[in-house]
Order: sequence, then structure tokens, then C-alpha cells
Amino acid sequence: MSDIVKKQRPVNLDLQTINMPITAIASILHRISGVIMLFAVGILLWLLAESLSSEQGFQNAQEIVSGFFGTFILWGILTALAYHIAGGIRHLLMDMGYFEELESGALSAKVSFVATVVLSILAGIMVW
Ligand code: HEM
Repeated sequence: MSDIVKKQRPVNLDLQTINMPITAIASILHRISGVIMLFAVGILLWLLAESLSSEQGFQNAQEIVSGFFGTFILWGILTALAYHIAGGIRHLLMDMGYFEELESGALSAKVSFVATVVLSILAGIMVW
């Protein structure tokens, strides 16, 4: 088998020259949003535990989520959740055989981006 494979295959490791179609960007963002959510679960559970620990803990948690930094983090988590759900539904539809062609796949990626932008704006209105 190794005799058949050409040893002098061209290898391109220059990331800046590698073409990134919209479907690849959608896929990478889905993974990134999944990892963000993993950390988000930790942050939110810690906040919940803090708010339930005592009256003082509740006030601490309230202060954290009402400050600019806390609100920004909450908005970021909701945006990651929005994209992960939009991208996740797209993945599940692809698992059922839809949007598997180049053109429909690119279109569904664009739809998931637009849905995320809309949901992210709504999340911003909700938290601020
Ligand atoms: C706290 C909640 C969640 C966390 C922490 C989470 C995290 C992750 C992570 C880390 C991955 C792996 C990504 C990769 O390796 O490319 C993943 C994949 C996936 N998630 Fe989630 N997820 C959550 C909720 C959801 C929800 C609500 C949906 C429903 C739409 C969903 C749908 C999917 C799908 C379909 C995949 C597989 C994508 C693929 O085939 O590449 N996830 N998730």
C-alpha cells in the first residue's frame, strides 16, 4: 500500500493560503461555540451556587451579572448558545439528508449565521 502512495505529494501548511469556504467557517464556529458552552456551564453553575449560598452570596451574584463585564459574558454565552443551536439544527438536518450539496450547504450556513445575528441582538436587548 505504501508503495502506491506518492512520497512527493504537495503539502500546504500555509494557513493563509488555504481556501476557507463558508461551510468550513460554519463548522469551526460550531466547534468553538460548543467549547464556549462547556465553560459556560461551569460559570453558570458557579453563579447559581454562589446565589444560593447565602443572602450575601445572592447579592454578590446579582452584582456580578449586573456589571458591564458580567453582562457582556452573559451576552457572549447566549450568542454562543444561539449559534450552537442554529448550527446544531443544521447538522441534524444534514444527518437526515438535507443541505448536503455544495450550494444548499452554503445557503444553510448563511441562514444559521443570520439566525444567530438576530438571536444575538435579541439576547443583547434582553440582558442590557
Ligand atoms: C450545554 C449545552 C451544550 C454543550 C456544552 C455542547 C457542546 C458541544 C461540543 C463540544 C461539540 C463538539 C463539536 C466538535 O467537536 O466539532 C458539540 C457538537 C454538537 N452539538 Fe452541542 N453542545 C450543547 C448543546 C447542544 C444543543 C442544544 C444542540 C441542539 C441543536 C447541540 C447540537 C450539537 C450537534 C448536532 C453536534 C455535532 C456536530 C457535528 O457533527 O460536527 N448541542 N456540542
